[in-house]
Amino acid sequence: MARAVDAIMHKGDILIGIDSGTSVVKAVAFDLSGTQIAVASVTNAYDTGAGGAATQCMSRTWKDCVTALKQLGNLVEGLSGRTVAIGVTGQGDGTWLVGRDNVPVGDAWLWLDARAAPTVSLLEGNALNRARFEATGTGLNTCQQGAQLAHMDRFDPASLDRAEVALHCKDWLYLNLTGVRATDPSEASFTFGNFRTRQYNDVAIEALGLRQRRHLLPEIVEGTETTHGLSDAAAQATGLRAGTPVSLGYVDMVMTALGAGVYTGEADAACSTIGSTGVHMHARPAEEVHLNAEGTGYVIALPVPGIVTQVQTNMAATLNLDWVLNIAADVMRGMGQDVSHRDLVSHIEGWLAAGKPGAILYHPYISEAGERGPFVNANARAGFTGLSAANGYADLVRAVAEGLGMAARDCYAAMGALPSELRLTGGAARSPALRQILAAAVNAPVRVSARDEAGAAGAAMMAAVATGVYPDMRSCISEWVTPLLGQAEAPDPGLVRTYETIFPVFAGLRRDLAGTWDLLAKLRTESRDETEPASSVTTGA
Ligand SMILES: Nc1ncnc2c1ncn2[C@@H]1O[C@H](COP(=O)(O)OP(=O)(O)O)[C@@H](O)[C@H]1O
Ligand SMILES: O=P(O)(O)OC[C@H](O)[C@H](O)CO
Repeated sequence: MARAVDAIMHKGDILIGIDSGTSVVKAVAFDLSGTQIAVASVTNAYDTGAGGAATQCMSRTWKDCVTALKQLGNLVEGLSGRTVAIGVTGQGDGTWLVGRDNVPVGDAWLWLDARAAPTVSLLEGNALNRARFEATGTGLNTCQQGAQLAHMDRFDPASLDRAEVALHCKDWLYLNLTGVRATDPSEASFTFGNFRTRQYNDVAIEALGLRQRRHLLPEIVEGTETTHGLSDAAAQATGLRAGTPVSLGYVDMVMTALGAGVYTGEADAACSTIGSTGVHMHARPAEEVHLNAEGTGYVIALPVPGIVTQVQTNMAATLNLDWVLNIAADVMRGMGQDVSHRDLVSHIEGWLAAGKPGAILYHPYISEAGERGPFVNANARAGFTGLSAANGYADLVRAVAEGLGMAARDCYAAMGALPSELRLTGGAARSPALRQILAAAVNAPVRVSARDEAGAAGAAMMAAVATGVYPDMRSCISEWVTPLLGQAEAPDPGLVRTYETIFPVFAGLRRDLAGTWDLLAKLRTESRDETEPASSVTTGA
């Protein structure tokens, strides 16, 4: 009843959340109380190339977003007239350079791009680096725009000279939707600013050697307070109403966590997203953040005054599972039997049940950009330890899943006490056996939100607060998030003991392996064929 009145007051009954992931762009319609009505999704693609390049065509990403919104229009009767507001989020980090007349300078560098590795090493030696970390709360890595801009400044200054503004993925979509060049407080502060003030910080910019490029950093817009209207051109392209308020969401990592329950009031509940990447986070007041001596992790603001998330993030989570599944698919394909990814995923539960717990160690650093949490090493690589002829394929799948559990524990251990409850989201949360592994690895009960599209929901929640559907984020959370949290699933005490025993071995071994990874990286560089062909990756739904 209350929401029916709201629908009249707000001249509509739908909020749209856009979530532009690395591989899929989604547009999701919600009613004003947060019930999901429809989802449209479009598969995006990115290219990989020499030296660890990972790039995405900016105009294609905008085109995919338009397609997703148009598809949503086909799914929801009268969408244009019913939409109260739109919120937009997207993959974080990376560098989306825009030049004159809002034309892209080239393809965007993604967070997966590893080319800035030598510049990260150089910047780590900068005398101001610790001060930069204490302001941003965020360790340097190759994913970040700060490191990538500094690398371009050294090796491709012409591209920066052509740029008028350096955006992130969601900012680029916001520009196309509204005509406004802006970024949000989360990416601005963890890359170039101070997480306490949510503003740019001179020392952080100086530590990155980017003082002379400061003009590239856009205005910071708080999307729960300020919206801009959908432009005529964007209205024409998407079929939505010109002037519809658009809210610039925070980076997808916190939008997903917000929608999945990272901040519902309980002090030491945490939230992990186990999707392509693994993101592990606690929400806490800014003054309670614990900055580690190694200078790793992220501090990412939440769209709640004074509250931030302390984050450690694995470069790859389910990408490891996909890798081990693809090995099986390749063998089968080679023998003339095609098998789909979906078929293989449906067998994961059986393999996890058949594999022996804690028998083999797996370090899940399968990304070509290495690892970033809780340690940063672009040379880190995955590996099994403890194999024997007695092990079969199910043991390998089990070991990979347990590796994700060990990596999650490694991340939480670096942020202080382990959480008392873990909220899970992302593809892996669909597996009961994987949930049990994660629960036992961090020795905490897990809860899964019934929210399907948590990232899009987080962005729509910001739009809801900005347009007065809710007076503040806390009241929006109490209706959109808390009621959707599922039952707590307690960890199995036997499995907890097994993982308590193997975690120190896992953590010790990844420390011991650092020298070996560096040596292997050196050998790879020496033997790399500089004419390495670029390849195109299309993933997702
Ligand atoms: N039922 C399942 N059991 C285990 N893993 C799953 C299951 N469903 C999906 N996954 C894993 O999650 C991945 C997709 O995760 P998702 O969160 O949808 O991806 P993204 O992070 O790209 O948005 C799949 O490729 C697979 O590895
Ligand atoms: O593309 P997804 O997995 O939705 O998001 C990626 C993150 O934003 C990235 O890991 C930030 O570095």
